[in-house]
Amino acid sequence: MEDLKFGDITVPKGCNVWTLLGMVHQDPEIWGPDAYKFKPERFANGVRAACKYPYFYMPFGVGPRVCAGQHFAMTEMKILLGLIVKKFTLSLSPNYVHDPALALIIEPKNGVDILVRKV
Ligand code: HEM
Repeated sequence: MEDLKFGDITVPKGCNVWTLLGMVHQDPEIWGPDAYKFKPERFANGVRAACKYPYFYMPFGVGPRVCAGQHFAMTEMKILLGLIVKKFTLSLSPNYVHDPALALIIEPKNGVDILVRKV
């Protein structure tokens, strides 16, 4: 809405500023040297234990336009995952190639083949 000085950076009026969340979520400075690894267990003790600055973790955005469905989405995923692991064991197919690609969100470029076995 108006010219802005942010440190050494001048942001002219009318300019859109975007945060590259994909970069923030994989910054070794914040997540440690294994930042690029798919390691869900890093969240075992919560976001605070997983990274240096918890407010840098924003999978659902932040502020007044934060995702309206975030609690619904998390609850739905937990219920669904619970129902699935009750009946099946899941393991990663040897065909899987780790190649995260940044689209709107970070997505597996070649998909994820999962081996599903009945418990
Ligand atoms: C894992 C699932 C989801 C992820 C990662 C996600 C992520 C996001 C992100 C990053 C934003 C933008 C926030 C911003 O601008 O700062 C957003 C916005 C939004 N999301 Fe989600 N979302 C998910 C599921 C859902 C679901 C299930 C719903 C509805 C049932 C939903 C409804 C919305 C709405 C309405 C907005 C726009 C909020 C606004 O602009 O005021 N989302 N979401």
